[in-house]
Amino acid sequence: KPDGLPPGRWGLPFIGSIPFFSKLTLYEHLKELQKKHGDIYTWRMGTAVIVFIHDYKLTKETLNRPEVSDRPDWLFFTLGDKPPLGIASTNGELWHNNRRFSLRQLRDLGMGKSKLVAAVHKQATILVEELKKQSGQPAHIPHAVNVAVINIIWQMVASIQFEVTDPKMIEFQDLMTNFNKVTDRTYFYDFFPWLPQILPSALSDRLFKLDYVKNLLDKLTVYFKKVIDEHRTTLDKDNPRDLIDNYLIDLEGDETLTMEMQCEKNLAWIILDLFFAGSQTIADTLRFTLYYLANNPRVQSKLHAELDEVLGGALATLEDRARLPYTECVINEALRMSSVTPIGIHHMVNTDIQLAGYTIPKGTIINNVTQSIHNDTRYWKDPHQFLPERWLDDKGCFSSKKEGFVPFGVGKRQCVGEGLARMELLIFLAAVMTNFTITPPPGKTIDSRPEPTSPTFHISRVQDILFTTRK
Ligand code: HEM
Repeated sequence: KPDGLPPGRWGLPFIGSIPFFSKLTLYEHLKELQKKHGDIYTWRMGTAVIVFIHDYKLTKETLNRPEVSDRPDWLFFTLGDKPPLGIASTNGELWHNNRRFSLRQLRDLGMGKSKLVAAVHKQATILVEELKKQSGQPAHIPHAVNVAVINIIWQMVASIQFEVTDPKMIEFQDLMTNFNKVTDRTYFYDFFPWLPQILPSALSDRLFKLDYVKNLLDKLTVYFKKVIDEHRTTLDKDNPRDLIDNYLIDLEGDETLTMEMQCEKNLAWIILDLFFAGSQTIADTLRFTLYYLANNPRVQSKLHAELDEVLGGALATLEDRARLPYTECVINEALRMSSVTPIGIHHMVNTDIQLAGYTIPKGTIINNVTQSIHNDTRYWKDPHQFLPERWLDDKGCFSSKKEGFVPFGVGKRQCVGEGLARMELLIFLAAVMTNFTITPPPGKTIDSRPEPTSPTFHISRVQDILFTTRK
């Protein structure tokens, strides 16, 4: 192990330290390592040298540094497509330009903009109607939740919204779900990049599902290409409708764009990133929130009272936010408790750096352990309790304190969709809770812990829950 690295688990050459037969979850391993080594330590997995950070202040300091803002060239990000395109997997100028473009689109077409608010209202109404169909009967939270959040991205990207039962939506959703199922496999490839070179290719394909991933990626790219082509034929430069129109206009007007930006595939990847990063995250946060509420009738009553008084049965708008402090508290508390990205998203150090008294070499992976920060008793009293009141200040106003709270990350790679996510969470949650009381099915409890099968992304468990229409 290089001398300057923090202490930790190093293991064997090429294999590193992988606890194949351990019963502990990834998080339990990380907590054990924190106990032994403190808030920063090293864990080599395969050939990947990863430095984990548990401390909020150190996370903030680290992720704000430009030398720590790169992504590794991992299959997890690129899905085997070279060169990396889009926002989440690129580095350097291309990342900078794509990120700036998407931030501008989210500002101009996203949060608070009338077309998008209308879309969120429409999807919230459809969601409530779908939930009414299962009112009084224990059932899973319906896939209409995913349709609602996917439709918001479609609206912003291409001015489209699909019906819940539209075969095109079902096909699209299947593609996204299948992707999510195989992404954990990519870690094997990223940790053991030498394995494919020594294994027979048939075995390697089966193990890593490379063909499967490539096939899914091709299907999605073709899907987006069709929508982009349709936009090109109906483009009115003076009246851009959405993100695709704006990109096509930028393409024509700006000769300084890099080669990668000029390629349509880059646009397809930007769209893909927005769907990947901005649909499952919101759908799962909303599911977790409903589970926490089902287990907390006290919180639910307070939420009902506020929504009834302020909205009187209407849909929420962003202007209502200031008058819905308790609803905002519930959302923040759910973001804290669920920590949907429990170890953040991997960063890579792009040059040797000094950090917390250690020398971290170029190529080291950095992960901030969000789940640990969100349960850190230095910042949170009784962190395991769902207590929305902790977000109220002395005057009873909502105060979104930043210390110890990083659901959207911090620094150079901070989530570009926080504003949109918060708007959707507010409107969807208010609409559902205005119309329903939520409880566990009689004699049952709701398990609000994440699925154990997905350690690096918290997914809510599929289980029955009871929605009862409010009078
Ligand atoms: C509850 C919902 C969401 C959560 C918890 C969440 C969380 C995160 C986190 C933790 C990161 C990584 C930060 C880092 O690398 O350090 C991230 C990145 C990102 N998010 Fe979100 N996100 C959410 C919703 C959205 C939405 C709605 C969109 C867009 C429509 C979006 C788009 C992105 C993109 C494009 C990135 C990559 C940024 C980059 O690499 O520069 N996210 N998000």
